[in-house]
Amino acid sequence: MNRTALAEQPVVTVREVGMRYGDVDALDGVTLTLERDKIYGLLGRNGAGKTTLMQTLTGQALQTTGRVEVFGETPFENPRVLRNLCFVRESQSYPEDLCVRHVLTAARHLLPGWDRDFADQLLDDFQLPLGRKVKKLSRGMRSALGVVIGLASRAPLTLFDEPYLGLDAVARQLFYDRLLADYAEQPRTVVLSTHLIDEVANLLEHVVVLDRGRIIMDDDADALRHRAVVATGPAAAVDAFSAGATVLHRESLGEQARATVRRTASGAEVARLREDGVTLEPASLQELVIRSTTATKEPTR
Ligand SMILES: Nc1ncnc2c1ncn2[C@@H]1O[C@H](COP(=O)(O)OP(=O)(O)OP(=O)(O)O)[C@@H](O)[C@H]1O
Repeated sequence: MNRTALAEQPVVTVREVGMRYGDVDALDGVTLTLERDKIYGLLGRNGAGKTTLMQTLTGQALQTTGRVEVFGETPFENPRVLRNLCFVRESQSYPEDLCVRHVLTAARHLLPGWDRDFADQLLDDFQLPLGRKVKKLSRGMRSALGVVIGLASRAPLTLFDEPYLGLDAVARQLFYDRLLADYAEQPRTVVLSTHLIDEVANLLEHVVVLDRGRIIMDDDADALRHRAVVATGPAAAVDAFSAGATVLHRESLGEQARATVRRTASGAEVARLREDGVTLEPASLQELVIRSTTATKEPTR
């Protein structure tokens, strides 16, 4: 295959992947493609299968059924694939007796795309003490170390599994800002798994939502921004607007109702609804994801 054809290949191809732990289907028939140079959001409730999916992509677990290809090859025990990806996890454990400087030196040797200047700048941004041992770092500092490694790796496939949980709001914003600025200059494929959907919504180009091991959403973020509306007003008018459409959520207080509905409205319809006292606003990504994953039965496992 020539270089151009290779560049057009998806970075990740997942076909009918299942992962069974005992009687739990952590992944169930997952089929997914991740393209080159895009920022993906991998979203879903606790236990939905996000970490398991990322483990299969990064060779940390071998799926029970189906096929996973990363850069056109199976990632499991495959150094050619593994050296081109960086997986940063919240529960990441670095050797406790190493200091930050040594962890970064190890990362530099393992990751061929490592950018030393960028790493130095990030260390400064996150105020990480180079000489401090990992065991003496605060929770937030450990998170920051993971974030620095993930960003400075410049790996063609970089996955962040909630590594910023320990970061305060200011540091998280710093992470988002640095990621976006660096991505603009050095595009790569980034997967962000997070429950802080509102915070990352503007960063994401594509959204994948898992629910009990299955993909229930796999769409461009722009398309999702127009997928559903929240209608608020007199219950009868809200229900008339919702009739025939999928209602993801409805709540009422006396005569008033608020419904998240999977439909759009024309300008004329919006004006007519307004006369009836109904206001429409686009459903946020967070609202859409929450309502879509709770519209079905509560998980039992
Ligand atoms: N090693 C394991 N052994 C047994 N069950 C597991 C194992 N790893 C994951 N599971 C189960 O698989 C399901 C998916 O877990 P996973 O960690 O992938 O979810 P998640 O979406 O990352 O959740 P969270 O948002 O809480 O981190 C859960 O029911 C979990 O208990």
